[in-house]
Amino acid sequence: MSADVTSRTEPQPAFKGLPLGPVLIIGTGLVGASVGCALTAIGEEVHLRDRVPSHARVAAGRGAGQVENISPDAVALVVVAVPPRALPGVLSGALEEFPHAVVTDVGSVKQGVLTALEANTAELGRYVGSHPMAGSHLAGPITATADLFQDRTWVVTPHAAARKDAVEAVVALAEACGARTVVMDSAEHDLAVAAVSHLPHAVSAMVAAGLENRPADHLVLAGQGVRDVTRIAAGDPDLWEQILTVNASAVGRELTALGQRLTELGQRLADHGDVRELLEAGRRGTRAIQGKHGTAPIDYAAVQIEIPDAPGSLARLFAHADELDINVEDISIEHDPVRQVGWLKIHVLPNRAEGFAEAMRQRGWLVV
Ligand SMILES: NC(=O)c1ccc[n+]([C@@H]2O[C@H](COP(=O)([O-])OP(=O)(O)OC[C@H]3O[C@@H](n4cnc5c(N)ncnc54)[C@H](O)[C@@H]3O)[C@@H](O)[C@H]2O)c1
Ligand SMILES: O=C(O)C(=O)C[C@]1(C(=O)O)C=C[C@@H](O)C=C1
Repeated sequence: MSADVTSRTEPQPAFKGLPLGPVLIIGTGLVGASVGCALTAIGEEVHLRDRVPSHARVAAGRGAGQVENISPDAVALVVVAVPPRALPGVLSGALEEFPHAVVTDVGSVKQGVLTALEANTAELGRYVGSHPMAGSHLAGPITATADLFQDRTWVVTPHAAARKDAVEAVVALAEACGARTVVMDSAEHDLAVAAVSHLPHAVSAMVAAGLENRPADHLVLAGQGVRDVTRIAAGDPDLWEQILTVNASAVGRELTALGQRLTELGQRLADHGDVRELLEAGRRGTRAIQGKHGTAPIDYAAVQIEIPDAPGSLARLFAHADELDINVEDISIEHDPVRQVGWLKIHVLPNRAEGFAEAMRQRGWLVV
């Protein structure tokens, strides 16, 4: 790690350094097009390029920028958002084609890309890797949104030869997209995401794989628990095959450790041993995760409200929450399998929950 690479987790000041661009985004799927939408929304000039031209056109249609070419000399920042195995080639091509640009990528694994570039690229000072910790199980430009990175963590991974202004430009990019930056070296980043992103995906996929051949009368009992655990398993297997393979050794270590915990649980169940101790450790793990905006974890209180499956219900409910000056910290929704209603869980500060529930009842909502 170079001397000035430090972990920054405190809130960052609002981005003030417009314009960042002209910006060129290469790879206009979910992440690339979302970056384009976020930057275009604040007035940046954004150009879009994709191996599949229709993806760039769809991204442009969603407000991510323009497909018209730009002179290579004019490009100030290139954001590469292609799948992990394509990154080294596209990045070294971009460093060559755009001689004055800072070049970054948003790939989910960082060290292998840097190692490949170090071997093949003479001028690495203008490259600084990064990784927004926000995404979805959906793919492609049609799923892009301007607020994907709002209040989320965006890791910036400088290396020893990175130019200071290049690091600053990538931090500015993340902040312009509404994210909170954490600066970390690539190898450490890969260890961290193996635990907090890649292992969860692998586990989610393997739990979901076990559902495939279950009888339908078992699956009809599926409630929010199994949906929460398996949501990310719906992610694109082509993308995740690359992410897991490129970070295979760190993910492998996490899988081994998880396997030991699962074996221990199975053993204790068989021996009528202390299972609660392992579940307590699990609960402590959920509380170890930082809260929104990188703050200490808060145990929000959930107020559960029935909403009719009808147009305008959600908008009406949020309008009432707004009238009551309730800050909605998080929401989740569960659909009633039988009736045409949903159950919306609104997470609020614990000291506001009771008053909020009562005031919503008075406005005619069914609150549990
Ligand atoms: N999906 C997520 O949740 C998420 C979150 C953070 C970072 N990432 C990373 O962002 C990158 C993009 O992921 P995504 O989810 O946007 O995928 P995506 O499939 O939605 O988009 C990828 C785009 O790259 C294009 N592409 C592929 N190879 C190309 C090439 N050689 N040149 C130009 N374009 C090319 C594809 O046509 C596609 O439009 C990946 O490296 C991924 O690891 C993904
Ligand atoms: O929200 C999701 O669906 C995600 O899986 C996003 C997620 C993550 O693990 O947090 C997935 C992979 C990316 O590299 C970054 C973000």
